[in-house]
Amino acid sequence: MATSSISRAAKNPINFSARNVESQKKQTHSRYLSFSHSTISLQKLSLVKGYHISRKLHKTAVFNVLETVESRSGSVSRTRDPDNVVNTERPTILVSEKLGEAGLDLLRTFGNVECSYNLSPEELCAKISLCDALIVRSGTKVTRQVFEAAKGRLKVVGRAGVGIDNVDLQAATEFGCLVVNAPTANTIAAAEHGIALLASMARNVAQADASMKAGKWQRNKYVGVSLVGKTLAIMGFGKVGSEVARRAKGLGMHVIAHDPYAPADRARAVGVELVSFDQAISTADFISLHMPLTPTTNKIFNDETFSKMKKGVRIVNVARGGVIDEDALVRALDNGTVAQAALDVFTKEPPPNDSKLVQHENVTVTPHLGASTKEAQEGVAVEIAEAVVGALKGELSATAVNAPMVPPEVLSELAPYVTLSEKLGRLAVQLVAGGSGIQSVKVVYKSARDPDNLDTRLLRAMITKGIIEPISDSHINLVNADFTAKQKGLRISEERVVADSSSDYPIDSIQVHVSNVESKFASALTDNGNISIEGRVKYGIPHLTCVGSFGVDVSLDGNLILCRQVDQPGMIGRVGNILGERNVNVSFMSVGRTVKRTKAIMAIGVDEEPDKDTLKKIGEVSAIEEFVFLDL
Ligand SMILES: NC(=O)c1ccc[n+]([C@@H]2O[C@H](COP(=O)([O-])OP(=O)(O)OC[C@H]3O[C@@H](n4cnc5c(N)ncnc54)[C@H](O)[C@@H]3O)[C@@H](O)[C@H]2O)c1
Ligand SMILES: O=C(O)[C@H](O)COP(=O)(O)O
Repeated sequence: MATSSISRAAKNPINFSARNVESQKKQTHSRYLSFSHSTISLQKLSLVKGYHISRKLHKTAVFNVLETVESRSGSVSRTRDPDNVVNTERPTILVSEKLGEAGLDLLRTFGNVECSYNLSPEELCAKISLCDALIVRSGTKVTRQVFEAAKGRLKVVGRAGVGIDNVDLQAATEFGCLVVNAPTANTIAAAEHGIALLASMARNVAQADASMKAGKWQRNKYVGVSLVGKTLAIMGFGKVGSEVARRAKGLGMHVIAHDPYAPADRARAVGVELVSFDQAISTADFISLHMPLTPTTNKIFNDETFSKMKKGVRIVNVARGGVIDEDALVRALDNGTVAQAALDVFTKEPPPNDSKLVQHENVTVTPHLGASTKEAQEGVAVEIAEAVVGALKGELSATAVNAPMVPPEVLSELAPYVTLSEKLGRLAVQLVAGGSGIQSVKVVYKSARDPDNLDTRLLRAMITKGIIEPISDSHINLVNADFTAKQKGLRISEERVVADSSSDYPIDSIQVHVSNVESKFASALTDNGNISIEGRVKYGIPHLTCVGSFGVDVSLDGNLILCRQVDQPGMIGRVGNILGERNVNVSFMSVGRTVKRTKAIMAIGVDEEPDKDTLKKIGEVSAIEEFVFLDL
């Protein structure tokens, strides 16, 4: 009665055996993947512009967030010819804007670095399919077209700076491309530039300088205003905003701030009062902008908000041009609502030559120089180079913009559960008849931890990966897991169950329940009709501990045969003999049963994949009622 499992296994649309052979034939370790610690299970060959590119999915202890790309050829070539960027084992990193030498040096130790500045959008799209990483500043627009043109090869976009409004994050996420930035190294430079603009605006430094160079001596015309005792409103009390606040207090200013997300204690520590938007703009003598450009902040300073400001207010913007409606600012300058503005950033950069704003005599301008100090540029270059190299190695980035940031200590603690999660996902999908049609999956984490201290996003992503990858050509990583699941109509819900134990381990067990599907191994179904499996980490190794209602205990490694049989003596020997006669090495066996001498489940780990004939022989053992072969 066990034949159905064999025929189902043979009909299984997931060709595991072919994949394994491929994997064994081509197994090589990438030179730049220092975190790989287990073997590669999936490889694909694709032809990119005449080069065969072997793409490997690495199972890393940490996280296989990125696919790596390696060419068949071992030769390393470095060239500036756009059509000949890649034929090398090392990743190719395209740097499209000027980056500090220290960062470039770091990148060069790891990959082939192509510096091509001032690329047109078309030139960027033409190059990008040959690149594994792209590093930009604010001048390169990384649009959806760029991700499309990358044809899946681009793994990471590094923004050498803070603002990521020039990168289409939604498109990056959809294409599974990680975006990282360098959020800290230019903070002080931007804050200093803000203070420089504030002071030079108040004392007409730029205008007076231009006037003198034009041969004039206009002491009366350029009488300024003092800063001391004036109220400065910081709009956006983040890294730059708080540094500007500190410095402005040093100049004797009264500093208030508006930031809907800033913690009050941070403001208190700097001696700054957090106030509402309206209160900030209506009471300030000076307003300094430090918020990001988002759909919410786009043109947040407009005719209406200017009209609420104190007459004669002075505005500094070193954040993003787009937060100001520039036409409205010209009107406010013309009617005296705004006495002066000092701007480092513009809606369109560079702004048109005839820009009324730039030409306005009460406006001081600089060409987006906030981050442009030698120190900041070297710092940013190193910060972004480290982030990009880390991402290409498969490490999770601390500065990921479109993926959850998982602190290293959490990551190392969760590493075995990451592997367990992927294996449970792979197992669950193989237990489904036909291997597809899964719509609803519930994951239950049993843990003694306070739910707030258990970040399961990584685990959910890996379960998603385990479920989706065997049945599609999607490559899942932490960036695109949720998006891809949604796109495929797969709903993954999570539940936390409190474990009684006060174990040191973060998680006691992980259960995966797949509802509303048929199983090719009926014993995997529980009474409520769900396919249910459970796994645990034991001594750092992932184990399968439950299938349906049957308890088992097998390490999740290699291949697995699950048999349901009448519980009687000699079964292990009989199946073991069949496998032994055909030179299939058994790595472990475990029997689980619900009631003595009725039904039992036998889980057999095998190093090699048994051929069809061997599986048929197992099916012919009279006491075996059903069985299934699973590739872990
Ligand atoms: N001119 C330059 O060269 C230069 C250099 C560095 C940073 N910047 C820009 O400065 C801005 C701030 O950079 P950062 O490093 O301080 O970033 P940050 O993320 O540390 O700070 C931004 C702050 O803005 C707040 N914010 C978000 N929405 C807001 C809103 N609607 N109203 C008020 N506050 C809001 C956030 O809560 C956050 O605290 C960014 O736009 C960045 O791109 C420009
Ligand atoms: O957001 C930033 O980091 C600054 O605007 C700096 O941009 P830049 O790298 O183009 O100078």
